[in-house]
Amino acid sequence: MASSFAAAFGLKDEGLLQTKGYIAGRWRDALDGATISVSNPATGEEIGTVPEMGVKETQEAITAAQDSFKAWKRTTAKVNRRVSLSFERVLTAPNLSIQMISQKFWEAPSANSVPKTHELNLIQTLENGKTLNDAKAEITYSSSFIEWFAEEAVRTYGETIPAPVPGIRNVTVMQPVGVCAILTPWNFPSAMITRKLGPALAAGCTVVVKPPPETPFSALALVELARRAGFPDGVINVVTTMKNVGEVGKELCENTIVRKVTFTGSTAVAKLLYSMSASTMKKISFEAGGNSPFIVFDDADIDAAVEGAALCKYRASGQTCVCANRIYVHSSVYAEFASRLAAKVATFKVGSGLDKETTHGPLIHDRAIKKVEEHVADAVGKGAQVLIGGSRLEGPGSFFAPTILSDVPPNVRLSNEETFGPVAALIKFETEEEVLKLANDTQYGLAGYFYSRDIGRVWRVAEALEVGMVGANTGMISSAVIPFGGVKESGLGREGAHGIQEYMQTKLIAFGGV
Ligand SMILES: NC(=O)c1ccc[n+]([C@@H]2O[C@H](COP(=O)([O-])OP(=O)(O)OC[C@H]3O[C@@H](n4cnc5c(N)ncnc54)[C@H](O)[C@@H]3O)[C@@H](O)[C@H]2O)c1
Ligand SMILES: O=CCCC(=O)O
Repeated sequence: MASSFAAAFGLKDEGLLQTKGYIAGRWRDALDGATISVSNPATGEEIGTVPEMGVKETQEAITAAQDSFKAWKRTTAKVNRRVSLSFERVLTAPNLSIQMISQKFWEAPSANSVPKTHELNLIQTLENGKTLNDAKAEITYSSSFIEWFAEEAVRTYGETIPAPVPGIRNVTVMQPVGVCAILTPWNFPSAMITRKLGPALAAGCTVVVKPPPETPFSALALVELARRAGFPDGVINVVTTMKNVGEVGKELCENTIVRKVTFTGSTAVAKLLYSMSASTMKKISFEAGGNSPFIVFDDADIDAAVEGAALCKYRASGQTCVCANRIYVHSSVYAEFASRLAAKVATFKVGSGLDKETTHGPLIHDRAIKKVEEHVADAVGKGAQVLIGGSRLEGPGSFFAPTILSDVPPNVRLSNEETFGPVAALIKFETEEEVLKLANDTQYGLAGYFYSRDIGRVWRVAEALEVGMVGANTGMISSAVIPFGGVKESGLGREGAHGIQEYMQTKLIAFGGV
């Protein structure tokens, strides 16, 4: 099945298109044979199926992770680093490049319409919809987490701590936390997994991954590459599920073998998993939703602010947790900023991610379109004007026109809820004090951005924004090396940078009688 499926999509390396879950080193169907249909958001057509697994398969995966933990936790940091670096190499290896075609991927490649790309990019574009360029950027981003944490594996140092009394020596050692449950969203099908998998494996943990039902193939391809890189059977397990997600999630949070739950996704699901994880006092890290403010002050470099807003707002068609959701512009530069942003947005080309002309792909599904429509209708009903776009694009697939709403009043739904779509809401302000109050008036606290050339203001505003990450004169903050995460209801813990600590426990060993 996997092989004919891969051939249908023009994948030379057929092993990368896996259509089963992965438990204890074996590709597995659901016990009852049930499947989940996965479709291409650009066409609405099914691209394949994966198993609809349940509690029993989840328990098997947890047991496999527990069994393999016994040996994996004792692997030396040096060997661990080597295996992780092999994983990074197979993720970026040039021999994985393929000839693929734009638009009609089922036809034979033709010489002049064939960009060279990586098979993982193609899988991601097919199931998520993002453009091949964005998919390529994501695979690079994805592998950067594996590389970063491979290097961290050899630096998980303990401490010696001077004792307050004679005869005692205090030493700490860092130990892997144990079996980790990894639950991730569809918007970055690969990078949101490796951001967790990298530190977990490097720390010596073993894992059960529960990928999103919308984009399971990227997750399964990652696992296949990890297997080839040399991770032993049972170290990485994958349970695919959709309808059974409630009971699978409960099992992952309540099973006593699992010692850590790490989740990226919406705040609503984060809260549910948080409460379920409390019963067994698990270590947790949650990267949840956002509603980022983006502020353009009167002293801003407007060219830079327009570029920053276009990138920050419309990256992945507005479907990132750190996308600007509310754009506050000082009244004195409002008209100029709005018209220049509109000119920039008018150059966007919306379409299939496989088309090399496309700059912005579809939204993930119709539910996503519906939410964006509701936010636009709510803002327009309260007095906002549609400067550009404003509606769904007719035809197959779930496309929404890149949109700018001007004169948006502060009391609209998108001020408090994550839109997760290509809608820039422009809100006028007069003073720094007023805009900070508006920017912080939300339960979210993931990222915040602003443009100003006044060094005093830059410090003041950066310190005053109630968020985990600030972009001061930049609309792009993400990389493997930053402490990624939010405050308030946007999350708990940090990924990237010092993120390996999230997968380790500090143990004190006090030596007496010295
Ligand atoms: N803070 C971050 O780093 C970050 C990064 C990417 C995405 N996100 C957020 O993710 C959201 C979009 O992704 P999504 O729609 O996939 O989010 P989601 O919360 O619906 O799903 C995330 C994951 O949780 C699973 N899930 C859903 N219900 C569950 C349940 N009852 N029990 C266990 N698991 C369950 C899903 O299948 C998926 O694997 C947005 O809110 C976005 O801001 C946050
Ligand atoms: O969607 C959220 C993650 C995006 C990022 O890591 O930049």
